[in-house]
Amino acid sequence: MVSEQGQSTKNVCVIGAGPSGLVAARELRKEGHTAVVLEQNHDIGGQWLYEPNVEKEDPLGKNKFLDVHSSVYDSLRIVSPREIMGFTDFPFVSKKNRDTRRFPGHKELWLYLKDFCEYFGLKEMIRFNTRVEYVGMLDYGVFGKDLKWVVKSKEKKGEKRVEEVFDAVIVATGHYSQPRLPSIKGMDAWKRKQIHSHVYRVPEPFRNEVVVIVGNSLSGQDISMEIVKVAKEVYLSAKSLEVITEGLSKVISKHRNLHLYPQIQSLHEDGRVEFEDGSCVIADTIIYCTGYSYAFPFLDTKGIVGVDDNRVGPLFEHTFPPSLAPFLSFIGIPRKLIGFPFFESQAKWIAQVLSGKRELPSYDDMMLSIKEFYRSRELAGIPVSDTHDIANFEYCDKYADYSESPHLEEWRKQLCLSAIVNSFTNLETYRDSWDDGDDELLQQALQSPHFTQLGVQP
Ligand SMILES: Cc1cc2nc3c(=O)[nH]c(=O)nc-3n(C[C@H](O)[C@H](O)[C@H](O)COP(=O)(O)OP(=O)(O)OC[C@H]3O[C@@H](n4cnc5c(N)ncnc54)[C@H](O)[C@@H]3O)c2cc1C
Repeated sequence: MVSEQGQSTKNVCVIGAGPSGLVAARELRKEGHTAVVLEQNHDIGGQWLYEPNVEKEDPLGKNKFLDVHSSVYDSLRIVSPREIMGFTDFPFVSKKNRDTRRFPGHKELWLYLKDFCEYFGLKEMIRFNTRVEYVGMLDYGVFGKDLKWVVKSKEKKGEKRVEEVFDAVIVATGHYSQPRLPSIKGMDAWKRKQIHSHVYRVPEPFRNEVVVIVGNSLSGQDISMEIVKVAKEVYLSAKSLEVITEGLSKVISKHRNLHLYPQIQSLHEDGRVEFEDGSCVIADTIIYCTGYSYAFPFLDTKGIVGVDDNRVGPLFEHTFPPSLAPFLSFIGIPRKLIGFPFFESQAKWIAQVLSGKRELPSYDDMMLSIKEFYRSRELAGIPVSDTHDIANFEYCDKYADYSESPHLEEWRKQLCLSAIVNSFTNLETYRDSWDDGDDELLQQALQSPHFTQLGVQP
């Protein structure tokens, strides 16, 4: 189809109504496309739609399609100040009678997304309780020519199935749901409780227990800090004992029953957990805070796009598989970037490429760029499994350039860095005690056009 402005408009299916899918819907509509968002849950929000009932979920998340999407636990508060989180034209301001903290709890972010959805009238574009079970190619032409997509979905609780055809599909299904588990000798034989942090919600079930927590990244630290208040003993098993932050060291020295241990060597039927240094404890529960895997159980690209050692590829700029571009794309694959504004730039870029406003490089150039990226990561000693870990603001700016959008504001970058540094030194308190030096940054933020001139106030 061609719009009145002479642009090509497409019939697009967006999978997922989390932050990425919502902003994709908005940008597609802005660009003149027809879009439908298919969402398996009863409401918007993705990870931020808290689900306290996890009883039906496999505790280690081994099922192909998970029952529960959100991995958010009850006490979770965001890790960066709210000022940097919002979409570029919709600031995440604090509202009366809501959680006004600078690092609010998860519900506040969900409410922000609800406000976003309502303000931009996105709800009518979303079909809820609809799980996508299959996405495949109808006609596979050369370099995407004449390519169409078949999308098969099923009512989550009913039996109704729908099959539809789209010009393009955008995958916005997130990647913090499918547990990533280590391979430990004796894991299957260990008969006590083993769960992944995906199903951790509250500390109470672990009262008076001896708990081993595997992994000391964000979730491992957060969960240790709250379980230690009710458990008998907590053993935090870290990959490396050398790279422990000052903040975590302070927490460990404060709690008599929190101990830092090396990696687990083996698990034994009698409940013993043996660590790499030869020490042993008898534990009641093991909680794996070992991260998540990229998984697209619905996607059939005849082997063109795959996940190998947690690398999704080949994807040009983590977004377009060259031979299917622009008719298949992914939003939100990179990790460790300032999320929402980044999803927004990606969504703008995809919508504009689909309408023909922007051009992608040739297939050969995209493939070359991917190979060069892989090579540079290899030379830097970055493991394949960390392919999408991009802790680099320039990356956000690059995506903004692709859609000719403004770069991330300097105050956003500085506030983000400042929060990271604070969390390294004051893990338990950084969300509530903001350094004086940061107040200045904050003033810059609040006086920036993002907060003052855009006129869009939630
Ligand atoms: C514990 C935890 C803490 C976090 N803390 C922060 C933080 O402080 N700050 C931050 O910026 N980010 C944080 N994140 C990252 C968070 O994932 C992102 O903020 C954001 O939610 C990603 O948005 P998304 O839309 O890409 O994916 P998601 O939010 O995961 O949304 C994906 C959507 O796709 C839907 N879906 C999946 N499969 C299907 C299917 N087959 N059919 C139909 N629908 C489907 C899901 O139901 C969901 O609604 C955290 C994540 C976790 C797990």
